[in-house]
Amino acid sequence: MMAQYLRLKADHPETLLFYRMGDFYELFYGDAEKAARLLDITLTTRGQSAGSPVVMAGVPFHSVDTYLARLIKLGESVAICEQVGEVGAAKGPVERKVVRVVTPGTLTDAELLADKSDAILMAVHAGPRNACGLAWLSVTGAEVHLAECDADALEGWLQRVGPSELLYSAEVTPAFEQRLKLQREPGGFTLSVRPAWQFDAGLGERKLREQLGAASLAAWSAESLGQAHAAAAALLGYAEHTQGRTLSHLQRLAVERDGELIALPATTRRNLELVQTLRGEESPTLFSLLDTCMTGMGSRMLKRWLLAPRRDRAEAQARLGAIAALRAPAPGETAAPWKLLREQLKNTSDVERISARVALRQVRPRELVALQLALTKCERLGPLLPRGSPLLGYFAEELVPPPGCAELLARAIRPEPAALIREGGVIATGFDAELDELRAIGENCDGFLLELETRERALTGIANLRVQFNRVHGFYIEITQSALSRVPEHYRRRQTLKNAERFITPELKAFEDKALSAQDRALAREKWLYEQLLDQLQPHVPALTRVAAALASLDALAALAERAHMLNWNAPSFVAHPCIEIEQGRHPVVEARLAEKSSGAFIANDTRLGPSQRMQVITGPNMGGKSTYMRQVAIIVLLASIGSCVPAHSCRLGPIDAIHTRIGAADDLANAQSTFMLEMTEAAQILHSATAHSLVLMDEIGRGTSTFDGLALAAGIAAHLHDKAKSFTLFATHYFELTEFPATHRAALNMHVSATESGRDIVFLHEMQPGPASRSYGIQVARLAGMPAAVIHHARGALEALESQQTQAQAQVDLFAPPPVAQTPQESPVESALATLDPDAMSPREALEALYTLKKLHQRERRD
Ligand SMILES: Nc1ncnc2c1ncn2[C@@H]1O[C@H](COP(=O)(O)OP(=O)(O)OP(=O)(O)O)[C@@H](O)[C@H]1O
Repeated sequence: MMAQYLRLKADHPETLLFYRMGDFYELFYGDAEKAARLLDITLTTRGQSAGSPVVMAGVPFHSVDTYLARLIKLGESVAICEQVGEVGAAKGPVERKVVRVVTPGTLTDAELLADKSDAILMAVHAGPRNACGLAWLSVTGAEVHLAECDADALEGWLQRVGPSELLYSAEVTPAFEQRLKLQREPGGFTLSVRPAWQFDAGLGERKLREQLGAASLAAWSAESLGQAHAAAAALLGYAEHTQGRTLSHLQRLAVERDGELIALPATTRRNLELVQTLRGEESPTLFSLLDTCMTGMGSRMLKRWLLAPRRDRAEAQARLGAIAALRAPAPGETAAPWKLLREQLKNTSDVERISARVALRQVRPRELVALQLALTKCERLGPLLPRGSPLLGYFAEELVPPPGCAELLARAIRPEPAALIREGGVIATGFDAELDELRAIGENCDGFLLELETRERALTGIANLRVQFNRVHGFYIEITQSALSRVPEHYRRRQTLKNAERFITPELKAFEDKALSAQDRALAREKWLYEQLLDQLQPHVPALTRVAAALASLDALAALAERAHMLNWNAPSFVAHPCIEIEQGRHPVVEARLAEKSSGAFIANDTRLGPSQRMQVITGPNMGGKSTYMRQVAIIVLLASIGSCVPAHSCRLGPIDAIHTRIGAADDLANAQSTFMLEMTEAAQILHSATAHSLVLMDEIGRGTSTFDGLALAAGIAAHLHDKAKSFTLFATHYFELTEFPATHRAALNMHVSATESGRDIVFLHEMQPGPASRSYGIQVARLAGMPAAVIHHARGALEALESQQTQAQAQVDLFAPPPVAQTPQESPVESALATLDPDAMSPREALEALYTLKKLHQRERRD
């Protein structure tokens, strides 16, 4: 047996091997030690192999999911090895096989997957000349995604896609591997190294064509994406390796190109609290507010929309059209279509994941019942969809379930089947005559036993004689001590109890053999029928995945319609010229929180940004509402861009290519960056990428260093955004000096959040008003926060002193004057020579020669 184990283990050296032995999965040697440590299970030894004891640890098979979930969370992968042969069928150990490998990026079990998020498996290929190929998928989804990018943009892509597991070649450079490792923040993705030959562009292109059943990838304009093909080869190969079969349900391809999506860098997703709060919780976030979907697949679809807004407005416009149609009641109806639709979608199963599990032959009986119910519902959904929206029309066509599929399921599976096929009790009566017959033998048991009991009682005259059955001892006749003398000759003793004896007769034995074998045969027949059923379902998988996508999208659209209705949101409009015009905008999450706590109404504010007013310099007291205002603008822009209604009276939006945010900062201890360093890194990234179509939020930039440094940097950054990037910018600051900025910068204007004093206290009005704030109220806010009176008193005195000192000493510095022109240093001969080199195109010998030439040039330069 150990020889068999070692053979299987050799194929999965990096993976924990769960080796099935009866009712346990056992782990051996190093795997056992690791599992004992990670799962806190007992380590034992068993016999000897090659002269030393075999270290082992095991988990019961019925609770394997719990252990798998814990290991996957820790980033481990597990190969599940089952007994596939008949026990005792051949000499030696029963035949075993690794049936699937469970890894963080290839989860399929309902128990291991989060309902509302996808587990993404991604592969990256580092190609020549700084080009990277990317391919990713969700094993329970239906789509393969491809992209190519510059190595510099890789981090951005990884952050956006957010894989659970990333595959890369064993032959990438150490520097590249290091970059991937740096990206893997704690709790982020698992890195899995794959052999270099698996990243083969030709193989990838062929696999993709096979997967899509297409002669070429031209229809997706994906035929020349060689780097992405290489990544896809490794991706599909690994997905198949883990599932033990091809993924026939992956039948769609999406090619994502730089520049098609509105950039939402990781900082933006974090600062706007899109799917996670700043503390890492799931609520309250924009997504938790939006997501009233009725199904897990709807929630996942909505999350995908939220994190991937497109620059092109066609998709958003189509969704807005659908939402408008869903909000308008049909003539003669009082309820809006979204309401009726959601009532039907309630309790609909996760058709997307079930379809994938059908394709992977991992589907459980109860999931098939749920699938059948969902398919039957589809017929009722179509007529509920209002006309007039092309998108809804498209989904209505997609909603048609594969013909005969629901009927087949209804005929084949019992309405309340056992949880697992191995227990039997799954296939419906009437589906298979042979199974019915075998079952009948078992079911007639009771009648036969009763009849036998009556007969034997009459024959023996023992009134309390009982004929019974238990799993361990089979059938028996039980006779109490007092009646033992009357037991007939042909009774043979089976078991002795304290007060009774159990017997068997030849007749009962013959019946037992028949009944037990019928049970075994019925179970085997059921398993076979289930496999047949899975075969019959395979051709339906493509149609099922289309139905799933339509159901998920309708659920997401109905949720957006419901939110718009319940939260009083309005449809935005899109225009071709650059602008962000919002009337009476609100921050939806802050507004909801205020409503929850009944702590007053949210104060709506207008925003007007266009070519001649691109920047707002926002001042005002702490707690005044600056951050809330800035975030609300970004959230409204994002919501509009995904095709949702927005929390505003009206919103007119021009083209947008990115939403950048630099807001507050917590020390990034994990990456050993100081608050200030992080602030500057983020600001630098924004300045490098922001364009005239970007929305930029800058909240209190420069506060992480000394006042002068901070002020000078803030002024420089504001000038760059205004003069060079020309982005739409909301610039909140505590530096009053910056309120001078608009005087010299045409497209900037001062705004402030209003507050008034009431006695010694401050009252926040949260209204955005033109002009700079008159003062900062820091001490009043500190008083509100419960600062001891003595400290407040001290601070007031110190403030007065500082203010009078500053007025006397204020030098007339023009913060915004352009800096003196720095002399551009001339390129040295070494630098010129370096610039002409193309390392990718050089042989090792040429590289060495080039190195000698550079060295010579350098020596000459030093001499001169
Ligand atoms: N428009 C508004 N209507 C009602 N309440 C608001 C509004 N804006 C903000 N608030 C309330 O004020 C609180 C503080 O707002 P916010 O954090 O935006 O202030 P801030 O000016 O950015 O403060 P700081 O400068 O200290 O960061 C919010 O948590 C919210 O409860």
